Amino acid sequence: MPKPYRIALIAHDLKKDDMVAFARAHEALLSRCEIVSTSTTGTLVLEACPSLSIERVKSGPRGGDQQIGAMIAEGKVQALIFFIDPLSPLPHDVDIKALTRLGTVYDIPMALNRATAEVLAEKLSVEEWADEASEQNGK
Ligand SMILES: O=C(CO)COP(=O)(O)O
Repeated sequence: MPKPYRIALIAHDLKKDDMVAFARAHEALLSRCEIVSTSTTGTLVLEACPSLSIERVKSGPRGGDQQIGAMIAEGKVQALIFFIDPLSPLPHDVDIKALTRLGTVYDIPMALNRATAEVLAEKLSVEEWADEASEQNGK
């Protein structure tokens, strides 16, 4: 895992419990990354995982998705974990589409549900383990 590795964590309201559970399960890994979050998601994750340091931008409907999209375009976010609610109409649907579009344009790992986020976390853990091993071997 290249350092600093900055991950964006975002969840819609009906998926926030899932995001909190994901963050709790991977707190050790996430604490070694820089985290950026939309406002409400970041606040809930921080309450559950006080060891994390989380930069919080605006709430999604107030421009937070666009702020994180801009970070992706500037190369400041290396992975997006965004638990989307596919069953509710949301007022900022265009912002959500713009954000996931930029994740595709800039070809960053982008997990839009818990199952994919678990695969990504596993991959990052293995990469980090490999980094540590090569550091210990002086490589
Ligand atoms: O709406 C969001 C993403 O589209 C998330 O915003 P909050 O984390 O502030 O709820």
